[in-house]
Amino acid sequence: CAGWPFLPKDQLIEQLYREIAALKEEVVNFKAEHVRQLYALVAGTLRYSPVLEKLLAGAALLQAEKKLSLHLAKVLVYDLLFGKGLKCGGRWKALARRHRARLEAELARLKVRQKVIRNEDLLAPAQAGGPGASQVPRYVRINTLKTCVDDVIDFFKREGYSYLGKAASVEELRALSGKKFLLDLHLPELLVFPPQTDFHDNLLYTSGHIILQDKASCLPAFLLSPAAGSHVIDACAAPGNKTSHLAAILKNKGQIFAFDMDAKRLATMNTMLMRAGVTGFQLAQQDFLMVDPGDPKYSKVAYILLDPSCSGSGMVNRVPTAEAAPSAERLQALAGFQRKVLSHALSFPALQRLVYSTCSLHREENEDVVGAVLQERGSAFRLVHAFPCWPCRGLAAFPGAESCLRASAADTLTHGFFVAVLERRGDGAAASSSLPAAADNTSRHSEGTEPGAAPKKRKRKKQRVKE
Ligand SMILES: C[S@@+](CC[C@H](N)C(=O)[O-])C[C@H]1O[C@@H](n2cnc3c(N)ncnc32)[C@H](O)[C@@H]1O
Repeated sequence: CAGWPFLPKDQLIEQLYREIAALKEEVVNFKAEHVRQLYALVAGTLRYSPVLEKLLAGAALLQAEKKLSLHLAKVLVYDLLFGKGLKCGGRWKALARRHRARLEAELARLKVRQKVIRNEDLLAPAQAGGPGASQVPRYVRINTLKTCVDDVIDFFKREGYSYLGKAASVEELRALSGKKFLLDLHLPELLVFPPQTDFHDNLLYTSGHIILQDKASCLPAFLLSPAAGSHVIDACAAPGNKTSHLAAILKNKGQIFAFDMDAKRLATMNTMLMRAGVTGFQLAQQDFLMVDPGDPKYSKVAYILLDPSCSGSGMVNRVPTAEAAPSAERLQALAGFQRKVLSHALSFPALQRLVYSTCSLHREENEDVVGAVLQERGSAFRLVHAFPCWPCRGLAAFPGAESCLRASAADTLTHGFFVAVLERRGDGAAASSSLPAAADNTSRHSEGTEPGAAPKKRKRKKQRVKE
């Protein structure tokens, strides 16, 4: 389309509608400006689809413009009334402009009928992105490989934002509005801005000084907390936000082995890691299940971050599709894979600590996976009661499952997320004293639990992880 060079031909739009569900938040991390614009345009059109259908019917647009397809009409009207105000050009812009007054009048009538003032209020909760979606703040992780917290705070102050200091409660984050920002109350290198703040064109983002990453997705690397110099596996790594977080915690000292099956996502990841200044990593396009734990290359791997494919049902800004409610068969297949990959990860001989995470809300992919694998592994590993101050805990799927962490838009103002921290039992267990302050905070209050066993108090050992 003239003026919309990124918009494919009309017949592809329908296919895009179907495929958009696969585009998660990382899509916005792609360098290509057009991919971001396309995502925003199609995702916005989908959100407003039921409203757009009413407007099109009310204005009789398709009857007046016989050559206009329903899908393209929705995109045009979305951009005209709810988007950026028709960035396209050529005949489509002329067409939309011809009908502008009628469409605006229809929109006003619809608002009166539904007794609402804001466009957003025309959306049913599911189209608004699920409960709480519009409340999730913009989280900004400071990439300590390139900069520091104070410098980034100063930068945003110079950009006209007011810094309100460290938040004391989730309520404070919820109340954030306008050009104000806070330091997060749980995570030390995380800034919090009001929802919908967009920094994708900000210099700090394009230069890799900040990473736009949801707070819940910062938990896995933070809780794994590998000591500088360690060998770490990121088993399902692309597009790499957690890998770059791990590298920052390692201060680029040590070795990260990162695996993913998807070549395109790995290519994006490579670009992102370079931009973030990550060194000391090896990326492999490989099925992690085929990685040999007995390979001497991995003999020093003491930490594994496992963030496998999941239903994604916790993603609050994802486009509502059937995938938001996966079928029982799909859940079973996902859970089967997750159990297999977790069990495989626990078979690395020098492994001391593992973090398992998903962005799923389903117990089948979360507590049930962890419970089943712990049971299968006998007493070799225990579940750590990580981050005791975290307000939202695991569902009571087995005794001690509350040691896991959960996150949600309603409770933690984040995407829906699940995290479990597992540690090897016995003398070889990861010594808390070898962990940086962040994880030390976690394990100081930790108690081991396993399915079927009562939580036990753990003695802190003054033992270093052998590396
Ligand atoms: C939830 S995403 C990981 C997100 C990533 N940890 C991050 O924070 O950017 C899951 C990834 O697992 C990859 N994957 C799925 N099965 C895999 C397997 N058997 N081995 C390695 N990677 C796999 C997918 O390609 C996908 O990129």
